[in-house]
Amino acid sequence: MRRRPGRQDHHREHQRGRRERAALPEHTAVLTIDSFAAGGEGVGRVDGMAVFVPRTAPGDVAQVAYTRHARHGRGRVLQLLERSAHRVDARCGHYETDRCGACQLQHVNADTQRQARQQMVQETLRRVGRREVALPPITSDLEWHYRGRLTLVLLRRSGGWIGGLHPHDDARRVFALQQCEIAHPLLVETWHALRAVLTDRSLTMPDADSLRLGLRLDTDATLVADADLKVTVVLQGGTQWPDRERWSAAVLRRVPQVRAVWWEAEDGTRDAALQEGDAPEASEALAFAQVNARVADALREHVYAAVTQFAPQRVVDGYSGTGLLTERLARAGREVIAVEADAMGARRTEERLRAAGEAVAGRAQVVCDLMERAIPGLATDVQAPDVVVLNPPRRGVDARVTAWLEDEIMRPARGVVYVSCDPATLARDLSRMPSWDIVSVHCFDMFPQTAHVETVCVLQRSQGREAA
Ligand SMILES: C[S@@+](CC[C@H](N)C(=O)[O-])C[C@H]1O[C@@H](n2cnc3c(N)ncnc32)[C@H](O)[C@@H]1O
Repeated sequence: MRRRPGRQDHHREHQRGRRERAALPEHTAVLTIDSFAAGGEGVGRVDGMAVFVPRTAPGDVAQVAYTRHARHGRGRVLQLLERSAHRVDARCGHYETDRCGACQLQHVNADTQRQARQQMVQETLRRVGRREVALPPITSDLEWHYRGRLTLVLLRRSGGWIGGLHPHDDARRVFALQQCEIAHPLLVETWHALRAVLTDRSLTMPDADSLRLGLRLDTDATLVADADLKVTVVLQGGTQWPDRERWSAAVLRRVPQVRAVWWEAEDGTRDAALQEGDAPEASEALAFAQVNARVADALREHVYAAVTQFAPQRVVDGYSGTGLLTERLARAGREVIAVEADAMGARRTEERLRAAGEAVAGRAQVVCDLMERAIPGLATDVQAPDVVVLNPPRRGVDARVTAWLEDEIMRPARGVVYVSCDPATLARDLSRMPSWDIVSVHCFDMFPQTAHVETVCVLQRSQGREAA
């Protein structure tokens, strides 16, 4: 039987790619940067070939070392000869000094960043999705300290553990994190306090050389200054951790804002190492949550309005997370099927429906499965959903989901609301949905300082198809 590729395989694959790239000869050229690529790199041209250069901006003139690949080049700045008018000094020391991979656009001003993110969506939809769209202004909020979640890599070293993030150009290296200007300050403060526990040699960690340390604010907290904000710690990795109770007790004792410590072992089992009485339920602490609570509020309003504009009786809420939209639609009298692969998310949805009362719960059904596997139960010859919401992770939706939306059985469906955090997979999925027309596309600035953007694309059944 074939083994499914795991994290280690991806890591090896990545390293092989790096070695191959490292083996390619470097050329030098003076480049004028004229645009941003989808990953946030500046793009210049050598003999017509696009060369992608991280940490540059349109208007920069730079001497660049680059390697040639099949149809493009990859470069690095040797010397900046002329500075783009869009440039600003990066606010975080790690951006320049450690080439931190978490942000890609700190070196350009906020307006340019917002425009760049919008253009990435527009350009990707044109090139990959073959769709022309006009975009209204992006919905924005805080530029800094907006993240309610911070995940660090921990590496075992002879003197203990170091924790931090990867440089953008070296996935093997981790630099020690001192500050993070996009994370909520309480998360960074928590990290500093946790370091003291990590250096305590009397407390052992899970049996792995590398772990992930997730810090997250209470799920539903908004990011207004709030003295009562609490943090949940989620340690991931390893197969055994005999010291977990002692370690967690030390964390709860020494870091007052931490309310719970969870351990997710390599096999996916999740175990409450220790938590205080009022800590969030497992389902709340561990299920998906948007990183930017304030923009997420605006996004949710937009999605709700987009769904209800079709006046649906039946809605499939695909990739439903903890079921916020499902609950709201059921409260408004719609019949909803929520489909969520993660058991914690599905459990949280059921809890919220139960709490909303019998009438609301009676209108909603929760399916804990992959969307692509749940399809046969979502529409029949006599009953199809009026609207389908798709809110998948970065990899987009499985081809079976777009095929289903094209299928005859789904002909009665009037609308699709696709919420995407990756324009490339959104565009690919739209290219597989020729019988759906775009009604609107709206961008939400969920991840300032980065090249990432959240997009809501509303689709209706194509007029041409109706007539056919
Ligand atoms: C971007 S989140 C969206 C969650 C929710 N709709 C929200 O707005 O908060 C994507 C969700 O899809 C779930 N998921 C990932 N792959 C899935 C699949 N193939 N089928 C169903 N759910 C999936 C994840 O567990 C996660 O909760």
